[in-house]
Amino acid sequence: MKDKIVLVGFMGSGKTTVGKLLSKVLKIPFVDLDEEIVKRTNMSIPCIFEKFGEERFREIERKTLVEFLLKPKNLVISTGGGAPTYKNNMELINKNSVSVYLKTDFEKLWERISKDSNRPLVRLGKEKVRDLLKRRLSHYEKAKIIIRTDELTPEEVVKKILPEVS
Ligand SMILES: Nc1ncnc2c1ncn2[C@@H]1O[C@H](COP(=O)(O)OP(=O)(O)O)[C@@H](O)[C@H]1O
Ligand SMILES: O=C(O)C1=C[C@@H](OP(=O)(O)O)[C@@H](O)[C@H](O)C1
Ligand SMILES: [Mg+2]
Repeated sequence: MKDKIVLVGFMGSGKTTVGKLLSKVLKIPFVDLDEEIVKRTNMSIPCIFEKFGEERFREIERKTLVEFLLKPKNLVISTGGGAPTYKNNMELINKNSVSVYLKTDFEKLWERISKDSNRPLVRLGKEKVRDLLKRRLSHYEKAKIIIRTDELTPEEVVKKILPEVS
């Protein structure tokens, strides 16, 4: 396994959950960009959005993403759902890793995220979040590997990814 693996996809698609499992199976370190940002700022994601706004969050997210993409070591990186859509982040991801898009049906995503207060964008409401996904699809679909995750457990998603990255 020569490259970093970067998981992309909408909120609730399983990037954090699957990323952790995948890193364990591959025995390489795991980085969750959101968790990294919370650690560095000592603030929750909703708090960053509230205090500094989404643009500032995207800049912090981009800086953290680039730092880990350029590290000279194998990593599994789980991005936040908006990372691939900001500036040329998706191009950088594809240049420096094997990108994997966890593609999931919106209704299933909404079921998973709608009650989770840790995602500020959920407050936009179901129809606006559905539109957000539609607007982002073209970015996610630039990933080198696309895995349909509907009806799969996180473990089954990992099993689908492994042959594609080995
Ligand atoms: N394949 C899956 N099947 C069922 N539930 C899942 C699956 N992947 C993730 N989940 C659940 O969905 C929620 C969001 O998962 P998470 O890994 O945080 O997604 P993301 O990081 O893409 O936002 C969590 O409660 C997680 O347990
Ligand atoms: O889709 C987005 O813009 C976001 C997704 C979140 O990460 P997850 O995709 O892990 O929920 C987090 O980065 C923030 O709430 C913004
Ligand atoms: Mg996540």
